[in-house]
Amino acid sequence: MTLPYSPLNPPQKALSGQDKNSFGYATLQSRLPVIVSKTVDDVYRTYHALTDSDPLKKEKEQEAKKIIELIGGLRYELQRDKPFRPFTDTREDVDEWNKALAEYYPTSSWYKASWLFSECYLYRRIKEAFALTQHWKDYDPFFEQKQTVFKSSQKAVVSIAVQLTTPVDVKTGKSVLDIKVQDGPESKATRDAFFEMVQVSLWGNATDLSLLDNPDLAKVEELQRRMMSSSSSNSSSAASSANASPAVSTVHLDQVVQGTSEQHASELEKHAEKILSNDSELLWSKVKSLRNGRVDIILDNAGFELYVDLVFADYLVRAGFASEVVFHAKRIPWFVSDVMPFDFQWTLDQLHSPTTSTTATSDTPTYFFSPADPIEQQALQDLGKKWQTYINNGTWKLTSHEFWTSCYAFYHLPTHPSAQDLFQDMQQSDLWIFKGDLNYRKLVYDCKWPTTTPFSKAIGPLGQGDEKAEGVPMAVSFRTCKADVVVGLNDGVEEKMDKVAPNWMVSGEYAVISVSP
Ligand SMILES: O=P(O)(O)OC[C@H]1O[C@](O)(CO)[C@@H](O)[C@@H]1O
Repeated sequence: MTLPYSPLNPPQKALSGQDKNSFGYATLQSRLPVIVSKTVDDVYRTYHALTDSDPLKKEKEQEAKKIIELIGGLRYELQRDKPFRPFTDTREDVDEWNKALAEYYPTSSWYKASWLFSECYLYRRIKEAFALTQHWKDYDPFFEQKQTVFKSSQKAVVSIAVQLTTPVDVKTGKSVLDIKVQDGPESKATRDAFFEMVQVSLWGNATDLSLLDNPDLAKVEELQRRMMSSSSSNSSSAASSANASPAVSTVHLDQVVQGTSEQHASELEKHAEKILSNDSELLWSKVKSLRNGRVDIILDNAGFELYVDLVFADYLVRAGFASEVVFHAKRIPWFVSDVMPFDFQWTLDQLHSPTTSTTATSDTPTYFFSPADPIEQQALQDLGKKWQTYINNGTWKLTSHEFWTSCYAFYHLPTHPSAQDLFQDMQQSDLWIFKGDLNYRKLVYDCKWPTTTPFSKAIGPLGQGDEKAEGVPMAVSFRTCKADVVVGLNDGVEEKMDKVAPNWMVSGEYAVISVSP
């Protein structure tokens, strides 16, 4: 099958910085320069912190200065709308990128090209500055930010860990989640847990570093508190009961399992109202039919979002729906907070491995998260170990591919020569879950679709109809809206939203769960 579409010939008019009223324009104009400046700051701080004991200090400093110069130049090019130039490093994706530049944008520039291309090009150019060095070529200038925001997520992280691991049933030692799924895939409790898990994974996408230029950590925490309240309202009772006595007989399991408290229900409803198109019933009809299936999750952000994605994957495994979950990460630092393989392993390590071991002066190891309650610390460690076991025994697999950091929309996944190995492997899967805003933009080719366009039409070869490529399973997107494209809405929703929340498409406060069967 030859695809009629290309970056120069998208299925609809592409979003572009040419439109001064667009979020793309605002991003190029104000958000990306800030991100670039913060990258420079990070390198500056890091090389200034090098110690004299480092034998390579001089060389590293020189290379750091070069990086700063290159990234400074990049900011200048972006702000003056200078033409794109080819890449000069030797990463394995260089030829693909340069081919795409020559073919689609030989004389174009930041505001003239599609927003999607310009933004991907920017992150690849940041990578180039590091790739040209010897000592910084694997350095992630966004790692510190990812780490800080994850740390600020402690409350929500702990409260979820308790539900997943702390024993609340004295006889069996089962956790809240184990109890929810214990009656098998057909049970109401398993079903209810599914809808909760979907919301947790969805709203995890709201705390995104590239959108939060200057993340206010208190706000991040508040956001998580609000969005997690649907899942955590029961966890404190589980934790405190477990705390009070190992014989947790005071926990009302029916309440825990069914989550029927009024507060819980109204929190769920409040969140559900913000999901402007919600195909989660359709997703459930697929998931409930799976037994030991394979689910692929195309990851978005590290930190808290990754954590809740792992929670969802853990649910799929414990409920018996999946015996294999394949996580797709990015190979280069991408859109600030995207998950790289290092971030994935780092996250598991922070849950279960001490950051310091015992020493002569202290016999208590310290951990990344430091809840005061030992039961909560135990829950984190148990969860981290469980997840590490999933990795060790192959239940969870982590992979990465250059295609995810190419300039291409996902329409090209089935046919682009550079993606053939990836596509063939993904065809073995029963379900593809795409997390987050950028993945959504790439699914719909980042075009100005009418908002009532069906999702399965807007995703072209990954959707339904004549264009659908062979072997594509159900494709799902969990996305909080952070760009001015959205599809799958009912008639009148766009008009209503324009009135009640003029920024609704880009604020990250609204969401869609879109499914293509
Ligand atoms: O992390 P996400 O959800 O993919 O969001 C990436 C963000 O970056 C952008 O691409 C703009 O910089 C937005 O579309 C979105 O807000």
